[in-house]
Amino acid sequence: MIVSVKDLNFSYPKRPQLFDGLHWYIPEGSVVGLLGKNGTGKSTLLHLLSGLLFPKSGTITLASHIPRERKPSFLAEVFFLADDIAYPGNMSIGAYEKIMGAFYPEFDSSQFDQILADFGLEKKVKLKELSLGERKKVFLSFGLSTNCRFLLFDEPTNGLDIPSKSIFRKVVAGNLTDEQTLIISTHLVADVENLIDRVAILNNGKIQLDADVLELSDRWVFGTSSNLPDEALHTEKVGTGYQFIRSRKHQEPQTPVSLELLFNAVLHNSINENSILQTQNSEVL
Ligand SMILES: Nc1ncnc2c1ncn2[C@@H]1O[C@H](COP(=O)(O)OP(=O)(O)OP(=O)(O)O)[C@@H](O)[C@H]1O
Repeated sequence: MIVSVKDLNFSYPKRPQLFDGLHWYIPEGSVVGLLGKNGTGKSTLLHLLSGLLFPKSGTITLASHIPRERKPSFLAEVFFLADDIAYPGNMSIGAYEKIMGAFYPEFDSSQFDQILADFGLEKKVKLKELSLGERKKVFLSFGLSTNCRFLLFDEPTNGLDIPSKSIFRKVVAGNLTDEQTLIISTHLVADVENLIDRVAILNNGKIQLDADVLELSDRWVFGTSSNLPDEALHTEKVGTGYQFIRSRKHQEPQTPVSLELLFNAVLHNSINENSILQTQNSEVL
């Protein structure tokens, strides 16, 4: 696994335990959605992965790197898009690129131009003259253009309007290679639908569900029904009917994974890692 988090414990000084024996493993080339409610620690976990915070105990490795060591070889391979980036306001986008791009050996200036153009931005504008959402687009474009092996995006769609969110999905999908691993933390689950290939749900100090999205749609049906469905793992009343998750029968058509329904199911404990194992076992029997 390219990212490995073993038995991670962490708390802020004088605060209750935030992570309590957290395990998380990510295969190379994944685009992972890290989902969790406000305050569950998504942002903290990304800070730990990038070495900006240190575990109380446990180990974190990204390839052969130990983030807390912050070695230059690691810093050249990781880009962390924080939720609140400090930026030199008087600098133009172009000047920012010249200075910051030098830290990333694989930075591609023409790729940066292209992504900025996709977002409708021009390089000559000063960072302080941009709106919050526009600045977010600049740093997103910059992050993708670093071509770092590890990209950690904390709430990247915060501040983006609806059209920009679909451009975001398009530029992310179009600017990644199989060697790159992207982790996107968000509480806005719909924003990463059709973009991620793995989903990790953080709750109560642990990764409560970690799964491949294709595997989920292979095992479960995410549907709606006017009646309360039999044998559902999870149901939610919506309008005059129900949304549900249930096991997929042999040769039944696959349905797209509803991240929102999955997220609620995990939070309500209707679904957990064991549910996946049970579905797997019942197929074997
Ligand atoms: N510097 C800090 N000192 C003390 N406590 C902190 C600090 N930063 C975050 N916390 C606390 O740690 C918990 C997790 O915060 P974190 O920002 O990681 O959550 P999050 O899942 O990213 O939330 P959100 O979705 O609102 O961004 C919260 O209870 C928060 O109050």
